Amino acid sequence: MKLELNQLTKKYKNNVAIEQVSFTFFAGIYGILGANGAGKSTLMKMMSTILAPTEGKILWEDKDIFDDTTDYRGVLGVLPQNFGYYDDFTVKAFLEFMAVVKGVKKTDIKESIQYVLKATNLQKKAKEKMKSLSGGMKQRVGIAQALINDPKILILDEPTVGLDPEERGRFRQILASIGRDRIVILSTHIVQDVEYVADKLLILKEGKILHEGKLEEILSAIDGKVWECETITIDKNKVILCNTRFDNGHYLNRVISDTSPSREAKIVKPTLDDLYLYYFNDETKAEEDN
Ligand SMILES: Nc1ncnc2c1ncn2[C@@H]1O[C@H](COP(=O)(O)OP(=O)(O)OP(=O)(O)O)[C@@H](O)[C@H]1O
Repeated sequence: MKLELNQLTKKYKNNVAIEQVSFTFFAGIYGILGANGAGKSTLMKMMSTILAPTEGKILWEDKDIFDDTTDYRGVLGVLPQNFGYYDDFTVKAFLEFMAVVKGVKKTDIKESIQYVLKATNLQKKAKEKMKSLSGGMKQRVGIAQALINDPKILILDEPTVGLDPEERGRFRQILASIGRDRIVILSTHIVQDVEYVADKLLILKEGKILHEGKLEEILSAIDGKVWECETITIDKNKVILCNTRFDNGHYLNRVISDTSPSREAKIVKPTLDDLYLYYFNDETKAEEDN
């Protein structure tokens, strides 16, 4: 099982959204992490054959996916960012409809629906209308429809947007249980969505993969740079303040800095939250200012 991005580039007029990206996916769960505008959706749309690359190729089992999109779409399941549901359909009717659209054999439809309802823990909701479901339930139906053809490649674009923490937790459990024998690619700007569930993480910034690897591997980029201290005595512009917490009667700052931020500062173990701030602090600040 191999999906390969080969020097992939996408330009919108003069705006380069994805630039010369090369990467190979094998079976497993991949988290693509990036701030808004990093190019996640553009990349997912190309891998879903919705957008053609400006340059470069996407190869599935060594064949260009755009040479035979019908064949490729047969192994693909997608949950796009703004997925449209039919409000008056019941969950089951909606899944039946999607099964037909995706060319699932008539004799297999019943079994496929049972399988995806079970995988997404929606058996009890099968007869309910889509319009009566919560956001989290709807996202589960979104995953269920993406799974209906038992895809080898599952692409989920920002699947947890709008979900509350409990629903996001449930989503991660579902992901962990369905992700073993296929390539699952999930994009998000929410660190917790992918921190522990993804086998590999890709950090995407301004259309390029800055970093990729297992959690521990990518965290090594800021090993020795994350500190906890009560005071910051060096130039504050040279540090990234991750957070401040009240601990044992004192305020404790967590900062990222190349050099020790004060004499009493202690080095602590980096987390993915720290790494995200390290790479995307400017974007996070800009969003806060707006
Ligand atoms: N149809 C389009 N026409 C022109 N520019 C576009 C178009 N779609 C995206 N872009 C630009 O391409 C860049 C990458 O956008 P993209 O939507 O892929 O990022 P993203 O990481 O998915 O962000 P978000 O989470 O906000 O969707 C951005 O600068 C965006 O403004």
